[in-house]
Amino acid sequence: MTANTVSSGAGGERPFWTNTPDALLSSLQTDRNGLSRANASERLRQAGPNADAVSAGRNPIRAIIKRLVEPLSLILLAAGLVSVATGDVVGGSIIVAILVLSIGLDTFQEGHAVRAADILRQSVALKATVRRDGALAEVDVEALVPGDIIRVQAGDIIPADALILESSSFTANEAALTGEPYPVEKRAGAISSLAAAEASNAIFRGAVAQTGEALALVVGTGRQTLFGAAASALTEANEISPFQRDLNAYGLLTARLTIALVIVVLTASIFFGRPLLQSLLFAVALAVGLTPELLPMITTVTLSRGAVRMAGRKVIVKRLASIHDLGSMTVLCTDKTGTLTSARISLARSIGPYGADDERPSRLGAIAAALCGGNAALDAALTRAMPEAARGWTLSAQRVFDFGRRLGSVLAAGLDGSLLIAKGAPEEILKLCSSGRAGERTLPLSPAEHDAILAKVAELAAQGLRAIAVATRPWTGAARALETADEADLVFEGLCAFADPPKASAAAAIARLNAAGIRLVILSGDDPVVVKRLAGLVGLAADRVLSGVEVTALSDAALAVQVRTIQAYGRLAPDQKARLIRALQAGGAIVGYLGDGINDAPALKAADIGLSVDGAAGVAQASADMIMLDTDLAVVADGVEEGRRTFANILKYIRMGASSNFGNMLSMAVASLFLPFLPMLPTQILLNNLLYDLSEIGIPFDGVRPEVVARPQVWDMRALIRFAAIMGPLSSVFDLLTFAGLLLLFHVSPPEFRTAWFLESMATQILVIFVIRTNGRPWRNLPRPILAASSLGALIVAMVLPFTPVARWFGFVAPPLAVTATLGVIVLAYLTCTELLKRVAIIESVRLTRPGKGA
Ligand SMILES: Nc1ncnc2c1ncn2[C@@H]1O[C@H](COP(=O)(O)OP(=O)(O)OP(=O)(O)O)[C@@H](O)[C@H]1O
Ligand SMILES: [Mg+2]
Repeated sequence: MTANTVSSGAGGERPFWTNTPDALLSSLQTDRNGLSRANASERLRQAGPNADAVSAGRNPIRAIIKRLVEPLSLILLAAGLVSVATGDVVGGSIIVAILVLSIGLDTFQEGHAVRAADILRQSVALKATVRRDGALAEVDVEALVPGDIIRVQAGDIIPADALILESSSFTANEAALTGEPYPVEKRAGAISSLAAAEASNAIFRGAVAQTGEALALVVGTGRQTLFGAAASALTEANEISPFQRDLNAYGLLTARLTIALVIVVLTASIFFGRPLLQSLLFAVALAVGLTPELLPMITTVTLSRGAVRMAGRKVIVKRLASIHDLGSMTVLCTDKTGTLTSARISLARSIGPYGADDERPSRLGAIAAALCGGNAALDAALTRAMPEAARGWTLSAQRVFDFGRRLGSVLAAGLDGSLLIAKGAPEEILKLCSSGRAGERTLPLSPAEHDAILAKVAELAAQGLRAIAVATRPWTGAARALETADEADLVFEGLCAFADPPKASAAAAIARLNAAGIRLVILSGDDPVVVKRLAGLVGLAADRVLSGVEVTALSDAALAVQVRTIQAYGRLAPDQKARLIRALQAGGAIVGYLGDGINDAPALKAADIGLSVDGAAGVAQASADMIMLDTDLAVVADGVEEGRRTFANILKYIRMGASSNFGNMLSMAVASLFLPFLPMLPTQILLNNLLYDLSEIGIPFDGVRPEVVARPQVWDMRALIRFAAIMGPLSSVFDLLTFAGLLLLFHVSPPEFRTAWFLESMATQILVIFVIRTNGRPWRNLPRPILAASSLGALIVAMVLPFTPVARWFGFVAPPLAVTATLGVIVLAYLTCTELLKRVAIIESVRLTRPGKGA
C-alpha cells in the first residue's frame, strides 16, 4: 500500500479521494486539529522529507571522495603508490601528501562558504501553513507529513497530495500536472471516480492554488505523490545558465589543450626511451599544473561570499550562479504594480455608467472580490474600501479571474435573489454588456455611450488612475456552474478607479540602472495608457507602448526588431510576457525579470535571472532565482554591483591561470622535448602547483575597482584567448631566457637547473597577480590583506624551501648566489613587461550581448 492509495478492505486499492474525510483521518491516525509536533517529527523520520530527491547534503567525506575519483587524482594516487612500491618512498609520499593537502584545502574552503549561503537560502525556502498542536504554524514545505492538516491560499504551490476538508472559493490550476488549462474548483465532497482529473475533492502536489482558501488533510508527500515532481510547478528551472555555459566552455578548452600537450610529451619521452613511470608521472604532473583545478572552488567560494554580501543588501540568492548572471544582465523587465508603484493600491473613485460618481459599482466589485477569494492587489483594495459589502451574500459559483481573458465572474446569492457579477478590464467587460444601469432600470448602451465609457477610462488613466469595470446580470434559475455563455448580455454597472502612485525611489533607481548599462522595460497587464503615464513619471522614454494584441500580431522576426527599442508594454497576458523575454534573449540580451504575481511565473522562468519579492505568490517565489526582502529597484542595482564584483574576482583567477601558469607549463613541456634531462621533477611540479593554488585562495576576498562594476560583465571567450595568447608566450620568453642563462652562462647541474627554474616560475606566477588584478598601476591599487597574505605567504615558502634541509626530499639543491641574483633580475624584467603589455592584452569587452549571438 502506498501513501496515495488506501486499502478499501475488499482487496483492491482505491485512490485516496474516494474515501470520506473521517475514514482517511482515522486511517492516518489524525484529526481535524492536526498532529502534535512530536508526532509530526516522528512521522517525518519515517516518511522522509517532502522533497523530490533525498538531498545528498554537504557531507565533507562525500566531497572528498568526489574529488578523489576525478581522473587526474586517481592517476596521481596510483602513481604515488607505484612509486612507493618500487622503492621511492619519499617521492611517493610527497605525491600523496600533496594530493591530500590540495583536496583538503579545497573541501575546507568550499564547505565553509557554501554553508553560509545554504543557511541564507533556507531562510527563503517555501513555507506551508499547517496545524500543529491545534494552532496554525508556518513550517518548511519539506517538513510536511501524511496526517498533517494544511491551509492553502491563492498563489501557493500545493505542497502535498491532500484531501479537501473545507474550502471557500478555492480553485487550483493543474495545468502542469494534467494539462487542463483552466483552474478547477475544489471542494469537499464524495467522489467515486477513480480518475485524478475528476477528483474535485483532492489537491495534488505541484499544482497552483488560483483563488480562495482551503483546509486539507495531507495524504502523500515527496515522491509518494500522484504526479511526482516531474511535471509540477515545483520543478526548478534547471536550464543551464549563461555563466555555467561559459565556465563549461572554458573548462573544455583547457581540458583539450591539456590532453594534447600530455600526449605529445608522453610520446616524445617514450620515443627518447626515458623510464616509463617517470615519464608518465611527469606528464600527469604537467596536466595537474595546467588544470584550473581551483576554478570550481574559487567560483563557489566567490559566489557564496557574494550571496552573503547580497543578503546584507536584502537580496537572498536561491541559485548561486545567478549572481554572475545578474552582473551580466543587460535588460531588466519588470511588472508594474508593487515594483515601480507602491504595492498598496487604493480605491480612489467609483463611477456610474454615465460618468457620475456612484458607490454601486465599487460595492458590487467588493462583493465579487470578497466572494471570489482573490488576494491580488485590486481585490484587496476593493475589500479594504468596503469591508461590509459582502455581508448577506454567499457564493454559488464562479469563473475564476483569468489573466488571459482579463475578467472573472461570480454567482452571488443574496437576500433578494441571485446575481451574476463580472469584473475585469473595461474593454473586455464592455464587450459583454448590452445595457447600462440607470437607477432601478436598465437602458440599452448605444455605440456612442460605449465610446464615452472608454474615453472616461482613458481620462482616468491620464490622471494615473487604473480602472476596472463591473457588470451584472440578474440570475433567475437555480445555481449551477458558470459558463462563458452566462457572461453575456450584461448590465454595465460602472467603473472602479484605483490610485497606484509611483514609488518615490523608482526614478532614481532606474537612472542608476541605466547608468550601469541596464535597460529597463515594463511588461504590464495594465492599460497601455496607464503604463505610458507611469513610464513618463519614472523617467522612461516610452513614446510607444505596445499592447498584447499588437504583440500577438507580430511574427517572431518582427518582434525581435521591435523589442530593441520599445520600453513599455501593456495588456500582456502571462505567456506574452515570457514571449517578449525570449525575443529579447534571441536578440542577444541577458534578461532579468522582476515580478510578484501568479501571472509573472512564466516570465520568471523564461528570464535568465528571475527576481521576486518576499511575500510574493508562492509560484512566483518558486520560479525565481533571487528573492528581494525589500521591493525596491535600488536593491536590484545593489545586487547588480555585487554580481559584477563577484565575476571580476573569478576573472582574476582565470586570467592568472591563462598567463604565467599556462606559459610555465608550456615551457616545461617544450623544454622536456629538448633537454637531455627532466626540466622539473614530477614532485617539484606538484609542489609548484600546490603553492600556486595556496597563493590564490585569497582571491575571493579581494576588492574590485569601481570602474569594473560600471558595465555589464560579460564573459568573453575571445578576449580571454587573446589575453592568454599574449601573456602565455610572454611568460615563455622569460622562461627560455632563464633556461639559456642557466645552461649556457652558468653551466648548472640538472638539480640546480630544476631548483633555479622552480624559483623563477614560482616568483613569476605568484607576483603576476599584483599586476593583472587591476587595470591601473599595481602600486596605486593594492590587494586586500587576505590576498596579499596568501600570495606573499606562498611565495616566501617557495623561495625559502630550497635553502632548507627539506630541500633534498624534493630533489632541490641551493643554487649559487650569482644564479639567484640573475633570477631576481629576470623576474623583475618579466613583471615590468607584463605591466606594459597588459593594456594591450586586456581589452575590456563592452560587447553587451550573449556570447555567440547578436552583433
Ligand atoms: N482582481 C481583479 N479583478 C478585476 N480585474 C482585474 C483583477 N486583477 C486584474 N484585473 C484586470 O486585469 C488587468 C491585468 O492585471 P494586472 O494589472 O494585475 O497585471 P500585471 O501584469 O500584474 O500588471 P502590473 O504591471 O500592474 O502588475 C488589470 O489591468 C485589470 O484590468
Ligand atoms: Mg502584477
